Amino acid sequence: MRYVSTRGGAAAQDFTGVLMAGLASDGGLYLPEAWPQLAPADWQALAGKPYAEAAFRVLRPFTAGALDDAVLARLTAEAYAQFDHETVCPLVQIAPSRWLLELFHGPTLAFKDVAMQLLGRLFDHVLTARGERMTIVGATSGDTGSAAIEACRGRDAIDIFILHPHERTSEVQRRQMTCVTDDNVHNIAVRGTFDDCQALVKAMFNDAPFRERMRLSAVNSINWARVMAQVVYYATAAVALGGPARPVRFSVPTGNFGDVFAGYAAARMGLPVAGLTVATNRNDILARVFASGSYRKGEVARTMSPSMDIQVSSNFERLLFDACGRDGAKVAALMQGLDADGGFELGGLLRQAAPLFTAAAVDEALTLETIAATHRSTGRLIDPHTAVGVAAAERVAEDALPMVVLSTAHPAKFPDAVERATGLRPPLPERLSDLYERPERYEVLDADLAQIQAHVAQRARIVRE
Ligand SMILES: Cc1ncc(COP(=O)(O)O)c(C=O)c1O
Ligand SMILES: N[C@@H](CCOP(=O)(O)O)C(=O)O
Repeated sequence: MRYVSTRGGAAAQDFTGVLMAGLASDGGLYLPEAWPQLAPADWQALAGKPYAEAAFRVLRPFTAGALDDAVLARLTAEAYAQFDHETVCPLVQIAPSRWLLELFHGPTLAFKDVAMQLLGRLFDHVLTARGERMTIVGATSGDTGSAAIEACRGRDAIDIFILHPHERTSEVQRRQMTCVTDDNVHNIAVRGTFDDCQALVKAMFNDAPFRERMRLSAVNSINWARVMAQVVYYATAAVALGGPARPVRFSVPTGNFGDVFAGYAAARMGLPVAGLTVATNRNDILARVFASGSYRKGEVARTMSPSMDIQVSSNFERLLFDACGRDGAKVAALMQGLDADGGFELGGLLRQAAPLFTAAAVDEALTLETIAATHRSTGRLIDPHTAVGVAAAERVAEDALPMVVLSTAHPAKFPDAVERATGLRPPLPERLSDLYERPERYEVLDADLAQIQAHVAQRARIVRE
């Protein structure tokens, strides 16, 4: 399997090259040169298999030629042994044709663990084989950071620097990052938004000498390996609900467009996906582009689903690449328009090229009402991101096909919002029950590239050796 950049200006790479590079050297994102195909019998064969084995079967085409099958099988088995639920990503029915796909049974209680537990092991495998070290820089609106830190903490070959927007995450999210005091973990609270953090990370990658000197790699969904690992649970959910014979719809709480793009990838691989609903909070740039064809960034608004307080969605570029007939020059021009003019116009392109998608934006009042209504009808507490997915599913439901809402975080990560909606405060699992007492360690810095690069360079072991 070879991978190409969405901007057409970087050399094609195999899986290991893409894993270690993160972002392509032309600023683009990597995608498979052609979507691998699984036949109906291959999807069917996932039925009843342990999650790790399903992961091995779905991911194998993506790592072909770069990673031995035995290695992939070992790493998936190790990664998915870290989850609290025996099926890893269980489905829970909440209404006649509605399910929640619970993705929060990993170490840090959000869907990011599903990919990150594998990613950490993939990094470690490659670095050990090569006898190398690397420096990870990542941006988080709250969940990627803790999942990445958990996957990389204590690993001798990795230093990890995570940028989060100062005072814009929940306290649980912040503490899950800042209470990790391993020497190789560095938390930076940036005075700015998640978009500022993500722009700083991309700028560090686009500074070729710095990237080279620090041997940078990425844990955000700009790294293809993240998105790839998220394809698996679309497949296990669809098969559990009668796929491939019966198509399934998905509603996906969306910020950086990585999770919903994984659903698109599953569909491109032949999984019968009847529809993908892009569910956003008030930061509705994606809902607007699907409705009007206009992709234009605005101010990032604070919401009670802070992990989706994002205006510039990295992975939308991957969809654009397919929608533009894989014309990298066209994508590069559009992305230049985003930098220079704050947006671009697509007209009817998405409706024609990506008919699988629908989109809905959900405001704060409806988010609260959905948490409360779900609790009344099912007795379950859901987190505000999941609530956005449930509310969007209600809005776009068109038929009696199964609709699966991706439940992306544990309610205890956002206790204030859940308590406001239901009067109940969800407790953290036992292993995190002393989180509020643990000491924190982080630096607060301005959203200034030079300052942040200097900070990274002073602390990364790679430059000190
Ligand atoms: C809890 C939660 N839900 C949903 C999302 C949105 O996922 P994506 O950025 O892949 O669209 C995120 C982070 O982005 C998240 O942390
Ligand atoms: N919501 C994310 C934002 C970063 O997204 P990623 O999927 O690109 O890592 C977070 O929680 O940090």
